[in-house]
Amino acid sequence: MNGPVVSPPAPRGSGEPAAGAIVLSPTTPPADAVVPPRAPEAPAPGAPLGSHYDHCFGCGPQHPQGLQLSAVAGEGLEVTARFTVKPSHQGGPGLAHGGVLTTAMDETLGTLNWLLHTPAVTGRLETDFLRPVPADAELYIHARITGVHGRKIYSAAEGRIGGPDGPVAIRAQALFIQVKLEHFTKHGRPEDIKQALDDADLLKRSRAFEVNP
Ligand SMILES: CCCCCCCCCC(=O)SCCNC(=O)CCNC(=O)[C@H](O)C(C)(C)COP(=O)(O)OP(=O)(O)OC[C@H]1O[C@@H](n2cnc3c(N)ncnc32)[C@H](O)[C@@H]1OP(=O)(O)O
Repeated sequence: MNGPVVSPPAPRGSGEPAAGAIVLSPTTPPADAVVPPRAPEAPAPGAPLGSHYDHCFGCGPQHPQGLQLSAVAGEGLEVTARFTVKPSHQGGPGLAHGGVLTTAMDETLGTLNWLLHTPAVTGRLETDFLRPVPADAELYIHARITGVHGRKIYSAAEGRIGGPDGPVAIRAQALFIQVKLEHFTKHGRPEDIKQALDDADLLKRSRAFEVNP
């Protein structure tokens, strides 16, 4: 994972950290963050988490060019996920685009919030790209919550090529912020909000819109 960020020298009286001071990344949980228990409503370990929205670029089954990533609840506050790099996900020839890989990490980290049974959105996401990922390869992602502090949910993930024992290609740390239903209904395009709320799949609807922060 990322080490502490050492700040550059700052001018006196600027309010910035002193020269040489160690400044933790905003995605690193503070010392008084807690790792809470799974929510009672959380899917059981081994349960597929499904898609929170059919048209999601990360997990939606109706998004033909999307990642169609599938995640499974792990033990504790952990999930695993898989996605196969499609030809349409290329950046360099024959290689996954870094933004697509970052999306896979974002999506997987986002699914962790179901284990806390709370909606949350990405506030900050940091990624390290360690190894190129070829088209057609499967990326296997393991993600875990590292701490909760008020509305802030800290998490980290690692993506490996081919399976759980494959070489590490990408690492990420994130800060998610808990939000209420209004975050989506206020900011989202009305026709899409209506379509999601009209979804006959009650489980999907409850996961997407009826969880209580
Ligand atoms: C139904 C479930 C759906 C799940 C979808 C999952 C999809 C995958 C995940 C995503 O990609 S979500 C889409 C990408 N993210 C966004 O669109 C979020 C856009 N940003 C916002 O809407 C707001 O900035 C945000 C809700 C994140 C925060 O606004 P708020 O007004 O609610 O809170 P505020 O700004 O007061 O911040 C709360 C705390 O978080 C901190 N914070 C917020 N953003 C931060 C940031 N970027 N870096 C560091 N700290 C941050 C902030 O400093 C503060 O700390 P303190 O409590 O200590 O004062």
